[in-house]
Order: sequence, then C-alpha cells, then structure tokens
Amino acid sequence: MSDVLDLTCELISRPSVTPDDAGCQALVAARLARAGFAIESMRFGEVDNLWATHGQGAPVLVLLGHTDVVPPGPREAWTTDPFAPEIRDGVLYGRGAADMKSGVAAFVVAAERFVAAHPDHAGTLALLLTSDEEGDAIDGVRRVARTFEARGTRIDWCITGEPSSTRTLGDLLRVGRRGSLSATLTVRGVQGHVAYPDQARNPIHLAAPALAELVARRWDEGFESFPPTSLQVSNIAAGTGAGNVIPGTATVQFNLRYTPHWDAPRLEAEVAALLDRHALDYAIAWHRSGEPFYTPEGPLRAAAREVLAAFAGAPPEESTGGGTSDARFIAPLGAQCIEIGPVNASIHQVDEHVRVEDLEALPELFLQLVERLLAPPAAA
Ligand SMILES: N[C@@H](CCC[C@H](NC(=O)CCC(=O)O)C(=O)O)C(=O)O
Ligand SMILES: [Zn+2]
Ligand SMILES: [Zn+2]
Repeated sequence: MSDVLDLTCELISRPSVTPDDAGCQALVAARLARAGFAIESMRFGEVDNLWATHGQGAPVLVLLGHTDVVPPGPREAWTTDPFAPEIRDGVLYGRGAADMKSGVAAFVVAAERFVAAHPDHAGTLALLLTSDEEGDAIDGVRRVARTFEARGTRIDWCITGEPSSTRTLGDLLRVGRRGSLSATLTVRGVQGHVAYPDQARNPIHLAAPALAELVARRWDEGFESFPPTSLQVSNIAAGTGAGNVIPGTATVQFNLRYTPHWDAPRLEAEVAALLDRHALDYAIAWHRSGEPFYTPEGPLRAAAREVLAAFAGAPPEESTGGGTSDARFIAPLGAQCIEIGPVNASIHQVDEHVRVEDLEALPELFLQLVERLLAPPAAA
C-alpha cells in the first residue's frame, strides 16, 4: 500500500462525524512533528483545529482542510461499512474518501516530502485542519481566523483540498466561491376552521405571493466567472396535523447564493423590503455563512493552472461554482485562495469513493505546486 493510501485508510477508519475529530488530527500532528513542523492544537468548544508550520516569515502558504465528515446515514444503504475503508476494482470506498480525507492525507504526504527535499525553503508552509467544516462552522476555521487576526498572523496563499474535480483529477480549479446566506422566516396569521376562512388569516396564502416574487427575482447577471445570484426555498412547514385547520403560522427556510455584487446586510435589507411590501406580519432569523470571495489572476492561480494542465492534459476550467468552503474565512485575511482536489461526484453520498489512481497522484500534484511557490528553481 502506498503512503497516501495507507494514511487515507487510517483516517477513514476514525469515525469523525462532525464535529468529532476522532483522533484524526493527533495522527496527522504526530507525523508532521516528526517531519519538523511546529504543532499548535486549537480546541474551541467541541471542535479540534490543528495549525502546523514549517519555516518562517513570508510568503505564508496554507494547505487547508477538514477532518470531519457528514453522517453516513443508514449502514444498510452502504455496500460495506462506511468506516471500514475497502478497495474494490481500483476504487477506495468509505465516508470521507473524497470529502476530504484523501485531500488531507495528500497534504500530509506532500508536506513531508517537501520539507525533506527543501529544508531551507522560502517562507512558511502551514497546514490548517478543522473538525467543524461540515457542521455549524463556528468554532472551526471561522474562529481560528479571528485568532489569527488578533495575533497578526498573515497568510499570503491558501490551497483548500476540497474535492473540486468534476470528471478527471485536475479538470477544475476553484478560484472563488459565492456567498451564502440562510433565512428562517415565520409568517404569522390567525388559526381557524378551513370552512370559515373569513374568521382566520391563512399564513401560507399570505406568504405564497411573496415567496413567488423572491424566487422569480433576477438578482443580478452574474459577475466574471460567478453564476447569477439565486434564492432557493429549502423548506416550508405549517399545519396543525388536522386537515380542516388553517394554521396560525407558517415557517419557510431559504438560502441565497450570491455574487460579489451583494453582501449579506444588503440582501437582508432587500428581502425585508419585499416582505414589507407584501404587508406580512413576520419574524426572520438570518444565518450569514460567508461572503463571496474571488482570487483574480496572479502567481498562485497561474502556478495552479500550469500544474493542473500538466496532470490533466488540458488547462482546467476555472470556476467559482458549487457550495462555499472554509476558505471564506481565510480570504478576508487578505489571502489569495484556490481549491484543488479529487473528483467530487460521490461526496455526501452512500458508497462515497475516490479512484486509487487519483489518490496516489494527489501528493505529487500538491508537491509540485508547493515547490513552485516556496522553492522555485532560482531559490532551490
Ligand atoms: N454548514 C456550514 C457550511 C456549509 C458549507 C457547504 N459547502 C459545501 O457543501 C461544499 C460543496 C462544494 O464543494 O461545492 C455549503 O456550501 O453549504 C454553514 O452554514 O456555514
Ligand atoms: Zn469538504
Ligand atoms: Zn462536505
């Protein structure tokens, strides 16, 4: 078994369902300490975060990842135990195989090889891992970034190892992410008998036209490579349990994915103005997941494009699509952020998997990128 395959299997066999790290970071920390990294464990609440650094000063290059995984769901839905990694026909199966224990293992192997080959490299190579990416994302990288800000820790470049490829390893380079803003809207009406609607106020009927306007709205036309801003309703709940009762309240959840044309306060104000126009009696609670971020052309993006093109045989698509990532907390520190990782087709699914061939290529891909940034030929 190769080093990266072995480490990925070790990580998968630790059932680190968010926010439980289940010993993954201790395993990584022990290896990196042996390789000469300085280790700092940052536990906030029930979340483990690991900050490991080698070298000093600028530029600071961070490899960012998470050790937590989403719950596997019913065991019987899986072909084999999600926490007992198994290889079948050249494919490694297990929860976290793609998202993102393979990325974490590849970071570790690449970092070990890099410092062994370039002990006096330029600047600082750092690994930042959290066990709170899949969950609330409060005591993970969000909190670590606040600590860095207070301490004056600078970050120049950040590579997130999230599964980003679509069909073949390296076919997509993430150069930013949309913002994410969630709302829980409670519309108040008056409960009553469905046969006497004049004595009630139906909150579902009151909310429906406002929701129709919200989802139909063209918020913008997109921005550079960002898809247009969109609003999706994810849940509508009302009802007393009886079919002949108009409920007193209706609760609606929705989420906005938005371009850099917007920020959370302006979106919140727009939504409130629309709800007010519909004269709704409502309460709304917002959750600001993260503002959009974007890395324009520069040394990091150029280096990544060249390395990926060599691996995939063609230049990667450069995209800001998909969900958000923990880089949303690192970008505001002034860092350039990109994301590279294995094929994401099975993430969060039953029988999550990664091709062993891709996994074994990943450390070399990260190593080449780190070498270009911290040990270019002239400085090597
Ligand atoms: N629950 C957290 C963070 C949610 C982050 C999540 N990210 C992904 O699903 C990544 C998928 C991809 O790579 O495209 C999301 O975007 O919802 C919170 O609410 O802060
Ligand atoms: Zn992930
Ligand atoms: Zn995920």
